[in-house]
Amino acid sequence: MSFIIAIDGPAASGKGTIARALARHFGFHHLDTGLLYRATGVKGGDPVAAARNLTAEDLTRPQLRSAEAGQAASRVAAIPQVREALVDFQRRFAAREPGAVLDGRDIGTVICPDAQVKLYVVASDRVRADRRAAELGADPAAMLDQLRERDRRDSERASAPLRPADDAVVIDTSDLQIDEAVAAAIAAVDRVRPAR
Ligand SMILES: Nc1ncnc2c1ncn2[C@@H]1O[C@H](COP(=O)(O)OP(=O)(O)OP(=O)(O)O)[C@@H](O)[C@H]1O
Ligand SMILES: Nc1ccn([C@@H]2O[C@H](COP(=O)(O)O)[C@@H](O)[C@H]2O)c(=O)n1
Repeated sequence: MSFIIAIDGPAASGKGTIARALARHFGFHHLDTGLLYRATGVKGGDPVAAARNLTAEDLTRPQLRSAEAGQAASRVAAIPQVREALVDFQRRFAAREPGAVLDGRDIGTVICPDAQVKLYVVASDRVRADRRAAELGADPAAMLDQLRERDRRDSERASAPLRPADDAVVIDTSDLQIDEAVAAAIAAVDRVRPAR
């Protein structure tokens, strides 16, 4: 049976950084599920049809990492039929051997509620905005507004809102260097999957 690590949390909290490092450390597959929503938002037209017909090429477009793509993603992500269209792909990915790390907003609550490890990664609003602004070369104050707007939309939507699973381990990366945050995540996994 595949070993699943589910990682959720608000925008720019460090989920993806931790997810990639865990996948490397444990030799697991990694899926950044936000990319599916970003690609759906960027594709344009009917979002439900866009989600149903995503191609590998859609997932590699350079503009997917932009702040605009993030906003577009969070709008289409509130549509229940869009979310439904993306469930099977994510669950099939999660079943890949020997294990998979998926990061997003609803992995521990909806996509993989039986994941062996669930992490909920947070950081203060200001730290997240500063990190994302530095990454994109954007204005930190404008980024703070954008992240808050996106978090609000993600948390308040009726379908699969952003929230920690009851059994998630919370990691606050506000005052952690990347290697410290990754070490905390590895320790959380090692508690349920002793080193082989
Ligand atoms: N502990 C940390 N210390 C300093 N910078 C960090 C830390 N963790 C992540 N970063 C940086 O912060 C930015 C956001 O991190 P990351 O992309 O991992 O967040 P995310 O939660 O996956 O974001 P999104 O929800 O938008 O996909 C990146 O530039 C990353 O390099
Ligand atoms: N499991 C997920 C993943 C993402 N979303 C939505 O996509 C937006 C972009 O995600 P990033 O992780 O790339 O920032 C995000 O704001 C969510 O609206 C989602 O709903 N569920």
